[in-house]
Amino acid sequence: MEITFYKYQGTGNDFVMIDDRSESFEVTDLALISKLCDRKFGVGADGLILIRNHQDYDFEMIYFNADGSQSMCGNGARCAVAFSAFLGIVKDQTTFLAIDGKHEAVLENGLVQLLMGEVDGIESRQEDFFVNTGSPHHIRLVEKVSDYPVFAEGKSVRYDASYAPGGTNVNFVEPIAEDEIFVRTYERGVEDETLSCGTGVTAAALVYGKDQDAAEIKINTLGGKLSVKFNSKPEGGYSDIWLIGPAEQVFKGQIII
Ligand SMILES: N[C@@H](CCC[C@H](N)C(=O)O)C(=O)O
Repeated sequence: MEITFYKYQGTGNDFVMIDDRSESFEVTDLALISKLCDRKFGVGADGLILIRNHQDYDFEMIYFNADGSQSMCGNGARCAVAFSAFLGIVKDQTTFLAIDGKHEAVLENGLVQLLMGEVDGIESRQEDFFVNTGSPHHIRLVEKVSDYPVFAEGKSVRYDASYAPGGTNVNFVEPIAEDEIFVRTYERGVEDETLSCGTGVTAAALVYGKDQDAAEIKINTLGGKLSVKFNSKPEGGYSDIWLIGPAEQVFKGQIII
């Protein structure tokens, strides 16, 4: 059996992308998903995304981490929007469904702007913070993030008993300017540092800009630049949270099973 796949990357967060409007991909085959994402034995990717039809939305994005677990993926969603435009399912704007609910997106000037779900608030955890942006994110502000032991510290926080059993993603954030940060992320489900994490940089931007009414934070990651815009709600929490950045198709191939 052969499955046509495409490979997409969004600031270096990379995904195997499959047009599964026929619903022929076996979503319970987690061994296949993790094999396809394996960088030695498969295509290699941080995650795998299926695009399916949905009666109430332009499409549904079904996202799997490299280990087969599921959560919301911000960069993956931006890539899924670009892929859906490539397939002719959408044009320059869309409303689609992901695991955390409805999202809107706009394609403009080569960038995908993704409306994230509203965030209720930011939890303080001693010196650090926790935010759920569709996926769970621990945020730690650090100096000199380029020298920070992201893998070792990230893994330790990811498996901290206080986050059991689901665990958390872990982001290390260096302030660069009043409206700019550098973010490095240890991702659960990949169990490694990735070059960029969309839900993670969104959480980091909320923590960094939390005291501003309306903010736009520029984000640097190892894989490129993103930006996050949001409004602080007077009653608490955050709305109109937009994650903005590039999403690129890098190749096409056939998976042979
Ligand atoms: N890379 C993603 C986040 C993917 C989900 C995460 N690993 C989790 O399991 O929570 C992004 O761009 O948001």
